[in-house]
Amino acid sequence: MTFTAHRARKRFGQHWLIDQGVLSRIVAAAELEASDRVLEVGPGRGALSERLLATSAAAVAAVELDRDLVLGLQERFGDQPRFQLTSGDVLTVELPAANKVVANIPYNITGPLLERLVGRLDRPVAHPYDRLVLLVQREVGERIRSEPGASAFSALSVRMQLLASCRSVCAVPPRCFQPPPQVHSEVILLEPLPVEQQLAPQLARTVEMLLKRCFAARRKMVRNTLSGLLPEAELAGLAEAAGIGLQQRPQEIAPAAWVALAGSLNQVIAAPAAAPTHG
Ligand SMILES: C[S@@+](CC[C@H](N)C(=O)[O-])C[C@H]1O[C@@H](n2cnc3c(N)ncnc32)[C@H](O)[C@@H]1O
Repeated sequence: MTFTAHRARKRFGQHWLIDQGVLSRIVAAAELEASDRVLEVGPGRGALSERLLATSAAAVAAVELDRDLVLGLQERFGDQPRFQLTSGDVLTVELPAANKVVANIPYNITGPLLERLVGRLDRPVAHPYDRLVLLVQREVGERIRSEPGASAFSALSVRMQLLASCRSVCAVPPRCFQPPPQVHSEVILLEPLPVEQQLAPQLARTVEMLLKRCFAARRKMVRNTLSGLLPEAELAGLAEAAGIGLQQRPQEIAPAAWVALAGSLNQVIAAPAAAPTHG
């Protein structure tokens, strides 16, 4: 099937990016050099692939789920040795080797895709990418990069900001796509932390436990959601040392403070109870 005969499929989240200015912003944010190998998720009809191939990058390795588009992409770029195409689901295929990711992603797989490409606090990726430039739904972009105190600040903000430096590249309104989606979008830039700066596994597990407990009831004070972990006076002491007040709500607490609290909780929990003294 040629691209002209192909109708955009909703179930694959197909919205073609047609705004040349946004395509340029995405490619510029990737800062591609001759040594870079780019993973492109969902090349679609190849608008972004073409722009990536026009850079000096060593390779553009694309993964596309829609078999009809795979045929069209082979026709369009098959004669370019720097273009490598994998047909399949990006969530399950063996990912081609790459050090950067550039993608206008299908919004319906945002969560699992971020988990696969950036990892989870308690399951970080073994070889983090140097950078990821992703076109995501605006609300997701806001949640990823927002700061403590903002209404969009969530457990996702804490998790992502402990895994990567996160910032916005540009806003992308629906008219930049064909067909236009119902929602606004945003290009975000993620620069994952190197392995040596990732949280140690036990610390990561405790941060996860705290986030799950506290953000499950995001309007409650952490005094209530954390009660039961330790006697309140002891908890207040640890929280204060971490820069947290027990009257705070979870969305007011910075990523570093969650880590500090998790670290001291681990110490208290791991410390053997003081031996009784005999007179
Ligand atoms: C929003 S479109 C972007 C297309 C193109 N990159 C562009 O900017 O015009 C998302 C693309 O991801 C593909 N896709 C959807 N789910 C996928 C999956 N699980 N694995 C790989 N590709 C997928 C769709 O077929 C579509 O081509």
